[in-house]
Amino acid sequence: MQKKQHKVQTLLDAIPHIKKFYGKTIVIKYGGSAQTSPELKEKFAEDIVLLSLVGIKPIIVHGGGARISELLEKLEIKSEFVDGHRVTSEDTMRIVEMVLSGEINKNITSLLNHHGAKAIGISGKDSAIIKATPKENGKFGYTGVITEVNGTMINKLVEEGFIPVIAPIGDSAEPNHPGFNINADVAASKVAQAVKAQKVLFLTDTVGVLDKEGKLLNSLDKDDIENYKKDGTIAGGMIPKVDSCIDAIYNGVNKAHIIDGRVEHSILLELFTSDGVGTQFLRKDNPNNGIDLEKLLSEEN
Ligand SMILES: Nc1ncnc2c1ncn2[C@@H]1O[C@H](COP(=O)(O)OP(=O)(O)O)[C@@H](O)[C@H]1O
Ligand SMILES: CC(=O)N[C@@H](CCC(=O)OP(=O)(O)O)C(=O)O
Repeated sequence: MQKKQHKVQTLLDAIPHIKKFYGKTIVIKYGGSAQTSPELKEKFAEDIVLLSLVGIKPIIVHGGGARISELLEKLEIKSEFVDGHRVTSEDTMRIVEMVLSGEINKNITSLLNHHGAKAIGISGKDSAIIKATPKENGKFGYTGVITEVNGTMINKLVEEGFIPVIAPIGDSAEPNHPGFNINADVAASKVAQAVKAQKVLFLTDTVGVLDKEGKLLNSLDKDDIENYKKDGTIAGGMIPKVDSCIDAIYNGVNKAHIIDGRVEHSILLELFTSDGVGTQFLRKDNPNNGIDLEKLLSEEN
């Protein structure tokens, strides 16, 4: 009986938060390192379907770096990263596309559909929704930088009731080009900006951004992360993630969060509880003078 009452209370507590996000678009970056067990994937799908059912519009941008590296190792192709971004040779690009657009994109799409969603799997090449050019004049091979995201097209899918599941492959303006490998964190941030999302959530394999002592950093802005990058506190795969969070909040997205994808229902915990989870990225200067409007509104409700 007590357990049931607790469940009802949890639902009641979530209502103001659900109201706050009703009709809003949330971009969720589903990192490769959060796609570990079948059970976690099921919980992820349940959360996404629940968001749709309560009138929130989710868009998924997925990674799969670990799976790419695993396959490259089997093929005896070396993986090389610079500041968390993969250097992509022509052979690597073939594997990247096979893994991201083929295997992972279709697995996530099918999983969501089996849970009752209307998910549609696409890559940045489809309808050229993500246009890209070579990163630093080709220094990184087929690793790309995004020049444009067709947010109108993605929003059309959303308005039709679809959940877009997007693989971070960039389209080239050149014919017969293999396309570009885009870091999924960067793709998620640019997609969030283009569709004018309310929030972007990055699901990964840590509780959030940690300091040198391993303590969770609850809230970060631009200056903080520059210092942490300089002294090596933030390194490897966390670099594109924090850069993407900052890029998002300085380009129209209200908030960005890095949350633990290894914890069941972490998306719901972040969106539907007052304290949230993980590390939040919020502009301290403006627009809200460091006031967390979302938190304030939910407390008022
Ligand atoms: N300051 C930090 N706090 C937390 N994780 C960090 C930090 N610096 C580097 N990392 C590393 O970044 C990893 C997450 O990035 P990555 O492996 O690319 O994940 P994803 O596949 O979700 O994009 C963590 O597992 C951790 O090893
Ligand atoms: C250029 C670049 O770094 N591309 C990434 C794309 C996949 C990715 O970002 O996956 P995660 O989010 O799981 O790390 C890569 O090749 O690994």
